[in-house]
Amino acid sequence: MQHPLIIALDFDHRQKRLNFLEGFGEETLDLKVGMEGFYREGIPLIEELKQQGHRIFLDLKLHDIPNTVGRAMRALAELEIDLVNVHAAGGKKMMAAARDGLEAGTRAGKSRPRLIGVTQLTSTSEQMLTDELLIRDSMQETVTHYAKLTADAGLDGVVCSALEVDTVHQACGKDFLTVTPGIRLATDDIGDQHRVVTPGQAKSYGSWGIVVGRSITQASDPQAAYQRMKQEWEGQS
Ligand SMILES: O=C(O)c1cc(=O)[nH]c(=O)n1[C@@H]1O[C@H](COP(=O)(O)O)[C@@H](O)[C@H]1O
Repeated sequence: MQHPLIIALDFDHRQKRLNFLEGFGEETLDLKVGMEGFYREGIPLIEELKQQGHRIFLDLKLHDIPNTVGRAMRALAELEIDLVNVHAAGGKKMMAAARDGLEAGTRAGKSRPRLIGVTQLTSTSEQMLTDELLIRDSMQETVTHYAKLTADAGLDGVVCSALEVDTVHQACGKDFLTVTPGIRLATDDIGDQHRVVTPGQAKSYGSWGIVVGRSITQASDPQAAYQRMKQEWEGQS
């Protein structure tokens, strides 16, 4: 994966997922398999997508005690995915255990999947941070703090909104990966997301990669929606 536009393969039925991918023909894509897809179709889905040559972000957002997360990551490493994540809120020890588990599970001669930490979900607003989560710092400060923890634990980057990318890079370096969901074209419905930007804005803020789900998967013409997103994402480099 290199500056990917990652499509979130969130579908409530296998056949819908198959129809969607069929529309792309032989094109190999950067795809995100999240909880819905993985809980529905499991490991065979990963194997099928890999066999078709797609690059895979397995988004299961692990968050548990260090031992459990480390052992789970060891198992996930065997799937030879490209990118995987944990919740940074699990803390440094948990994140370090995740990385160690991934390393232990990576077969000799293969490269370890890249590991990133979710800082604050893009569906979380500044107000929710204060009123529900009782976090007194601003969104920028909180995301940057979690990003530093993630870097200290030896991970490769974070999931955040594009609005925090610049601060994260200042704190953790330019090479620290920033994967940013919450992407919409200016005319799209934002749904449950709060911290939302366009692909062009994400590019100009310096996001390493973007994740787009419903704006593509629920579009009346998904391939056209993908091309519009891609043009805006790649056009500004
Ligand atoms: O880790 C993620 O991928 C993720 C983190 C986050 O903070 N926000 C977020 O939306 N996501 C995922 O990114 C995708 C966004 O989907 P859409 O809102 O439909 O574009 C979903 O699959 C979410 O699970």
